[in-house]
Amino acid sequence: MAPSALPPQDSIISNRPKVLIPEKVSPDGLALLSSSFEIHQPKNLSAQDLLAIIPDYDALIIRSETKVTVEVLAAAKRLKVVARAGVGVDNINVEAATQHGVIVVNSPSGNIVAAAEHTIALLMSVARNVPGGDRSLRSGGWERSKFVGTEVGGKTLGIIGLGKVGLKVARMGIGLGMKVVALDPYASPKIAAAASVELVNDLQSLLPLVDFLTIHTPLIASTLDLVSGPELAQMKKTAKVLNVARGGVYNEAALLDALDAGTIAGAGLDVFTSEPPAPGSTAEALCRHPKVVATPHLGASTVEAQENVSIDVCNQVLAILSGGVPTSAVNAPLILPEEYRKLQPFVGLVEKMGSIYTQHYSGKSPQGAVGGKKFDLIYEGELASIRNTRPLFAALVKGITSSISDSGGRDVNIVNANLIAKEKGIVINETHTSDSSDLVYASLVTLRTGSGEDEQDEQVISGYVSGKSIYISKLDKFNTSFVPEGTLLILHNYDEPGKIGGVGSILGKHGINIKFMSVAALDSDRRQEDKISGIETKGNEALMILGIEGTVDREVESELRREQGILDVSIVRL
Ligand SMILES: NC(=O)C1=CN([C@@H]2O[C@H](COP(=O)(O)OP(=O)(O)OC[C@H]3O[C@@H](n4cnc5c(N)ncnc54)[C@H](O)[C@@H]3O)[C@@H](O)[C@H]2O)C=CC1
Ligand SMILES: O=C(O)C(=O)COP(=O)(O)O
Repeated sequence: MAPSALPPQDSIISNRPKVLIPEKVSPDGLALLSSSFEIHQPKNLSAQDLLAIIPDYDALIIRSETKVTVEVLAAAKRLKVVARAGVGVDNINVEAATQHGVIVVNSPSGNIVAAAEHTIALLMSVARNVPGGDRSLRSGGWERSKFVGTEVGGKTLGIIGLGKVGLKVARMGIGLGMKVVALDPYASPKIAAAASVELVNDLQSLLPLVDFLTIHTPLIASTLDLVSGPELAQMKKTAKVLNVARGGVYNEAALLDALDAGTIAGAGLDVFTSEPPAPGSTAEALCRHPKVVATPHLGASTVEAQENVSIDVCNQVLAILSGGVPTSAVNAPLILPEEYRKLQPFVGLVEKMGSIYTQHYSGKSPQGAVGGKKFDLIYEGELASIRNTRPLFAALVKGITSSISDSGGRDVNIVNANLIAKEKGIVINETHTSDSSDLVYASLVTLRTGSGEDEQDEQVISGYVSGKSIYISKLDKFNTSFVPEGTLLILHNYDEPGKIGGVGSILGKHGINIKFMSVAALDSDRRQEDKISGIETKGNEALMILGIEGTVDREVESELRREQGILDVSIVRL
């Protein structure tokens, strides 16, 4: 391993999560990470070096040069996120990442203006021979007739892939006075029409029309060699092609042949099948071809784009390593920003509910055991209208497992939550209840376990969000309202005089400070039902929930249990 690729020695002793950044990423985003995490930016990291050091890292931030292979992902021991500071994720084995529970995020929009502008730069360069003229002049020439170009105004620009970059290129093309025709089976005809773009249905309808052709699809199995020999043969001899997408969407060998044979007039290429082009490769021959203007994958290389993508992905790395939800996960269902804003406070609530569940009920077997348990997670009110509640599902798995796993639940994320739940035999059934007629809160979340037939077996925790705070509104059969944070002492007792004083003096004796206290009464429906079914309640039961500072050890706990009228004691650390 080259000495420059070694991580700093101090990293071996530090416990802060580690972020590996083997490529050049703008410092704007990195500033967001440096206070909480250890950042290593080795230069010239080879594939071997990466394999050797990846087990040490929690996050990997890359651009297009680093290949995140099956082997890299298998070697990673604590990796939670691979962040692509850009759009294309074709250098990441996303499927393997999902299997290992690693979130892949990207920056879907941070560099699209840069990529579109670079496409136009190549368009004008190939149309007006700018690079050739410049080279000739530098070597003493003044060859005006050799570099006569063509105008783009009035010409037809063909676009394959009318996504974010493609649409920007289309608008710029229209601005240059071009007619724009596009092929994209998934594009919105309305958006295309609004941008004055004519949509066609197949390559045969597109290729013979165009004077310039540009591709803006991702590189996936169906777009590899999308334009090869037979397709190039359908184009005008005077046509020129552009590629700011990925090497491989045009078949390089077919393109080289067409340029040599004069059946295609020129090409503007930013991307290649091997980068940098391997010596003796077709990619290298294309770069050196007199009819080609080539740039070394500069599409996203602007100051602005690099700032954007860096801030975008570093924010997501920060969120993931802090147990939050990313905004652009590639291997997780898309969460719309509007939905994300609505869900965010509930993520914290549901996680706390899961954690309370495990700590409050554990030990009260068989109901308390977590493994093999079936949970109902019920969303009522406004929350019920959000269909994609996967972050809440993940938050529950995380909360339930946080107090019973080495990792404290930090390894649970929206990508692997399902897998972890399955491993632990936890079944979570999410229900969206539209009937919210008797709801006092805008949204209510309820976690319920138990048979449903025998209410004595049932365990219920409900919560809601008000402003920026989260509250638990029901615990078991008791109505309450407390903020779930810090250390909570939960006492189940008979609601008799003197209980609070007795508990207070035990805690005081052991130097335990009470920060807040909430008394939860038996919910009135339940009291009525108990009466009807003749359940002996020996007077009213209640829950005392105390927010405390100090350590409740076994001695304090058993003293509390011995206190008259105390039925149960649990300590919940949140
Ligand atoms: N050279 C560079 O530095 C940069 C390159 N890129 C490349 O550009 C690509 C496109 O980026 P965006 O526009 O942001 O992605 P996007 O996902 O917004 O758009 C891709 C479009 O391609 C369409 N498409 C997929 N398969 C197709 C097919 N077989 N035929 C026709 N259309 C098809 C999709 O429907 C979609 O509209 C990226 O995947 C990346 O590889 C992006 C940024 C910078
Ligand atoms: O965002 C993309 O897809 C790009 O191709 C940009 O690549 P880069 O980050 O400049 O290596």
